[in-house]
Amino acid sequence: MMKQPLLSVEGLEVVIRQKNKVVPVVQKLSFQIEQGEVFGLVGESGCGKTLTCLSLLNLLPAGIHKTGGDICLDGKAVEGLAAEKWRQLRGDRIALIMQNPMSAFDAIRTIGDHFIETLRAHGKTDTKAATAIAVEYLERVGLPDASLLLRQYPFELSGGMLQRVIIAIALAQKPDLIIADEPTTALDATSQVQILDLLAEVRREFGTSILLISHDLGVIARLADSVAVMYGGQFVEQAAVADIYAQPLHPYTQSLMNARSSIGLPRRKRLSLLPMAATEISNGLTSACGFAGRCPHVSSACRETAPSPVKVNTSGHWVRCLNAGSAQAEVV
Ligand SMILES: Nc1ncnc2c1ncn2[C@@H]1O[C@H](COP(=O)(O)OP(=O)(O)OP(=O)(O)O)[C@@H](O)[C@H]1O
Repeated sequence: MMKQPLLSVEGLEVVIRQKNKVVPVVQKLSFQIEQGEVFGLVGESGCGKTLTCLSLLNLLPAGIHKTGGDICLDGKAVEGLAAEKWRQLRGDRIALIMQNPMSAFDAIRTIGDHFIETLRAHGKTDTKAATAIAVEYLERVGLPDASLLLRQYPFELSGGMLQRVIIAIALAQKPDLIIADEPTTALDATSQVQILDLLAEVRREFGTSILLISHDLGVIARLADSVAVMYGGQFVEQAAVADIYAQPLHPYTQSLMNARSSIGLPRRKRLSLLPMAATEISNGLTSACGFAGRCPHVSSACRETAPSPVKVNTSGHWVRCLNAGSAQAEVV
């Protein structure tokens, strides 16, 4: 029997329902994450990364709905799970690490209160045993003097330390998949590198799969095996990280390559793009390419035809661009 991927997403669609219109914000996304794989999702602010993660966890805010697609964990559909089953799945199987670590904590409760309550909510154990587990995992993520730390309040810790605490809480539940949504964005440069190195260690030591979300291709390059580039609610290019570095084909991927941080590899020549128009996110459903308004290589065909994904190689590299070949020539 063929081995199932840990997570499989097929044709995911999410919309925002407003008074008299429906705005598609995630359009027909498909991807798979194998056990122990780090899958990167990269794209600029507002392209739909967070709503994609939240739909995987059945946590979409009011007014935002999943309207299509299948999500399977170990080959089993999660659609229609009862609320209690979703609660178990979140934490026990999939843990979420968000952008701003401070916002994950209640300011008037200690780190120990947060840690132990989470463990107990997932039926792990009594308070004494939960405390021992908390100390063990805080030490494993490199936080010294864990017993003292459990008595401290969130404001007494730096952003980098709080993000480590969140990772420790997640790991203590032994999830199969960690969704890390911009886990380093709110941190200083040194803490960013440390948290990425910690996630790499977590994958090595625990075999945990990671869905790593970032607006920065440099962050993705440091950790991920494969990457999907998202623009206006769609994937525009997908490949192994090494392939996308060797041959970035979509003009938007090329602009991300040039904008990446020093955490990744050296910059190349900068491509200038027009800013994203507010309406652009819904363009994917029109007959034009959603990127046409910003693309330095736009042709008349791009304004008439929405490009379909084109396979580039046999190891999963594909691109959604009518002019991918000429765009590449500009960058190299
Ligand atoms: N609660 C909400 N109500 C209305 N619109 C929303 C809500 N959350 C997100 N959106 C809109 O949906 C689109 C996708 O948002 P999403 O947060 O997924 O983007 P993102 O890529 O994660 O960006 P960022 O990196 O800034 O979080 C954006 O246009 C955003 O304005």
